[in-house]
Amino acid sequence: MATGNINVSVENIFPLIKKFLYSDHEIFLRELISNATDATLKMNHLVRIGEAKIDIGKPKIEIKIDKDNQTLHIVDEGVGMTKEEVEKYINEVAFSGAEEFLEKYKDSDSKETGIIGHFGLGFYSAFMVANKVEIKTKSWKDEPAAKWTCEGTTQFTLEESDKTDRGTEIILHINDDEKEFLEEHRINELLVKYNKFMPIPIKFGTKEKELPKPEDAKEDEEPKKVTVDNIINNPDPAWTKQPAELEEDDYNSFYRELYPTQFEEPLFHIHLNVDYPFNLTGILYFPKLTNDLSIQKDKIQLYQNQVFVTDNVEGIVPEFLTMLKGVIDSPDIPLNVSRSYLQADGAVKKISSYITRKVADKLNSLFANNREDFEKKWNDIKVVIEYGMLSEDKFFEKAQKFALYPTTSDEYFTFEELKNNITELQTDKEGKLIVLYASNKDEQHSYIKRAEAKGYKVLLLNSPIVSHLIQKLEQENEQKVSFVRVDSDHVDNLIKKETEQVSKLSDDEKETVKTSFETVVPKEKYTVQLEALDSDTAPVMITQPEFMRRMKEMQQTGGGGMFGMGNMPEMYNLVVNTNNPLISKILKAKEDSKKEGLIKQSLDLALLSQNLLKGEELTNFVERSFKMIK
Ligand SMILES: Nc1ncnc2c1ncn2[C@@H]1O[C@H](COP(=O)(O)OP(=O)(O)OP(=O)(O)O)[C@@H](O)[C@H]1O
Repeated sequence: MATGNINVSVENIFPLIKKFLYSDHEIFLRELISNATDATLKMNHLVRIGEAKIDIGKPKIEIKIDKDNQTLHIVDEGVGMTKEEVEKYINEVAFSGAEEFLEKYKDSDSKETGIIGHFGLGFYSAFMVANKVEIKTKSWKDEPAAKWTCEGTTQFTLEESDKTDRGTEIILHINDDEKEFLEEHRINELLVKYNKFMPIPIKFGTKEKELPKPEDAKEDEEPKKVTVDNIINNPDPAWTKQPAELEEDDYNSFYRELYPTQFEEPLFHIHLNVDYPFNLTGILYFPKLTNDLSIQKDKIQLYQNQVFVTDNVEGIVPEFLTMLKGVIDSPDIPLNVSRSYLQADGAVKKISSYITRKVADKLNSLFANNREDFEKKWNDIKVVIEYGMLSEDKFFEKAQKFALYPTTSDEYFTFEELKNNITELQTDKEGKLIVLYASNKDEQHSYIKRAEAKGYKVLLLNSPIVSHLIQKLEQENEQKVSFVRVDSDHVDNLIKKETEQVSKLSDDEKETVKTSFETVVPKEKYTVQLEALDSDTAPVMITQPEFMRRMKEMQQTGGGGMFGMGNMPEMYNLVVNTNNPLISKILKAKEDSKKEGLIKQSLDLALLSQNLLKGEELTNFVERSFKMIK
């Protein structure tokens, strides 16, 4: 048996890099521009610390397409490389010059340089789109320029070059089947996607710029035009600045820069800025949200040192905040790992809880500083907050201070305020606090009115996840609080008090009424329930028990509830008020047909008051009613 070391050499991994390093071929440009940026930042750094005593001016990076020669050029004015450096940094794949640079200058603030490369493989992504790559490079040091050429094999040539100006030019001879990368619009699209906020100006062609008209210019005089560099990026995006340097307007215009097709202003922003124990900057915006949660996700852009990485921040930003917009920039997020690993990563966990905390703090200060304004915005932001309260316990705790519970008459309470306000009237005989709520002001109108007439407060809770939130609030309050929807029972039964109304009907009579109703109304849909209510209260009402309805809703919005509930048929209670004179009339009606007519009519009226009478039943009701008044 033979043993030995498997030799992972350039030869073995080169074809792999070419094929599989990045599934997305387009990222080659991002990688090469990142290298050019690093080289320029290194140059700036060497000048800043006095190691290079040269005038570098304002270095930029240029991208050029040469259609005739089928080449794409990436030109920088960075540190460049000597022949030895090309040998070392380019030929030794997976040896990262960036890493070495950071190591060498670690005592001189090199973290501040914002260098991007880590893995020493980025350059080779060029071979995903090019069959031949040339590097022409001249180091800032006084040494001859070098030219490296490679045709995608392990063979390369390295010679002296006639390049005279400092920096590096990468020339890609684009493959026949990657010709799209010779199209101006395609390159422009990539530059906007990945490089829009990179720290060194990137030139892509030129553009015409109108000069301001001179004071004495005639009305119809055409403004003079000059040709200027077309710089595709904003090297100083708002998130790289200190909050103190920025006005509200700056945040709003940066929002428009991020989402040029979005016309609505954001509601407010949160500036993230932390450098210990991890590095993270960014600006998050609360957009106006609608109830359709799915379409609003994935709007946060993730950057690393101003290079766009992805707009899928799953695992990095807590789920409930993926509905926000904005940018996050952190060099500390390991992106070369799977998403599930990412979620288990310590640094990422810290980042995620930092973001949660910052969002909670901001909401709290908005609430504390201008409650009126916060109340106005509540409808637009509640989904995020309620979703956060459900999914993150820490956020739930913090949200106690600013989560609002609006009533149907537009009062806004915190939960604590609500409890204090309703304790007196809405405590039931068992000492439980009953919080009444409605989900739709129009559909539940009559129930809301009846509850309000008793002095009860009715909350208006209409976000899609409200049934889950209610469940959570009940749990957190150790079942001393119960949420009951106004239409889940007759108003006298919503909050059960000691006093019970006496029924005008005897037990036998009640039994007769019950049987009469049960023979007329479909059993599978209604449970007949006799109640002794006020005589001027409606004779017949339709209610849907809180428990059944909530379980069904929870099932529909995912999670919670009992298995299968969502598919159960609708079940209602048919509350018959034995004290209403109409019920006595039904009881005393001699003919069965008359009895049946009265029962049907009152059932339909009850259904109608809740907008539940539809189709054939509605047609029959209208016909029957016309007959009655003929
Ligand atoms: N435009 C350039 N100017 C100067 N040096 C460069 C340039 N491009 C590449 N290099 C050198 O080659 C090295 C290897 O580049 P490569 O892109 O493969 O890796 P990296 O940038 O270190 O890491 P990453 O894989 O994360 O991009 C760089 O670290 C740098 O030293």
